[in-house]
Amino acid sequence: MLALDIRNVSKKYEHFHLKNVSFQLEKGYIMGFIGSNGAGKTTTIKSILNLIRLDSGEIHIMGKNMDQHEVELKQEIGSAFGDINFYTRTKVRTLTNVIKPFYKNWDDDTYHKYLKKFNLIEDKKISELSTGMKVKYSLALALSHGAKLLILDEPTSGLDPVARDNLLDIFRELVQDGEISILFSTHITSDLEKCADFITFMHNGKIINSAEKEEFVDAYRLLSGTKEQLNLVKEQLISYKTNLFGFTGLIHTKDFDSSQNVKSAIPNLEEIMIYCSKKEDTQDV
Ligand SMILES: Nc1ncnc2c1ncn2[C@@H]1O[C@H](COP(=O)(O)OP(=O)(O)OP(=O)(O)O)[C@@H](O)[C@H]1O
Repeated sequence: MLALDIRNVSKKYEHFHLKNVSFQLEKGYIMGFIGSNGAGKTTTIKSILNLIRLDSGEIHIMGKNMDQHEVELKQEIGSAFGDINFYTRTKVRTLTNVIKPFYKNWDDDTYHKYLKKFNLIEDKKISELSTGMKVKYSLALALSHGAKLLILDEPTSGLDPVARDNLLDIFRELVQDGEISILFSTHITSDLEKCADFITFMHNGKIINSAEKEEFVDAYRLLSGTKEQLNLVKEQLISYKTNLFGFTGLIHTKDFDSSQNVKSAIPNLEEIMIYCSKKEDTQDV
């Protein structure tokens, strides 16, 4: 079953166009959503949550159209934004009491279980929570109302490596029994190497690729070699950079001819992002 099915979503702002965005997330998995600044990740996330009006396209969550079942589906969705700063002088307990009546499946036992697990103290003011604690508080709220789809916008940004690792472990634990699915955007691609099952890569408002992580990476090879070798492969490269000794460039695995004896390696997500973005930027000029 699909937890999330985004079909041909478009949204035009004065200087930005989200163009026919489509991708799917299977129930019980984690999808990492990557792309450079201004790629359109937050706009896509806001579209999913119905926080902005779409020009065209459809969002289906757990098989139901978000437009037609928004009230019901909002019970199933939990969201967190890395830079949340709401009701800063309010205590955790007070904010929870404001939020919980909106959720018919709210469970106090689950809420207290997660407060304990995440070491959150109800007497603290929101402003006294660290960035990581704020994300954990959002997660505790989402899980207490039985959210099955977590949509998280840069939840790990601003966290130190230990706190990040801890949060990634929590994400893996949450999807373990196959009921909860997570979509999270990030610039920290190493987080995704650790914890994502699927990767969706967006650039300039378009989806460049969305696939299972190993398949996503395997579709590319990173080539390096001399300037003479560059001439052999230049036409097939997605983009490349030259240096004193020669070049490094990215190629689609299907276009790579190993008989040319050019050194090749499996790229990491960051390299894929950099070289694919470079190509798109060149083409868009
Ligand atoms: N309400 C709005 N009105 C006009 N333009 C907007 C609005 N919201 C976002 N944009 C523009 O849409 C583009 C995409 O922004 P978005 O926040 O979706 O990118 P992002 O991929 O989340 O970037 P980042 O990684 O920096 O958070 C940007 O150029 C931004 O200025």
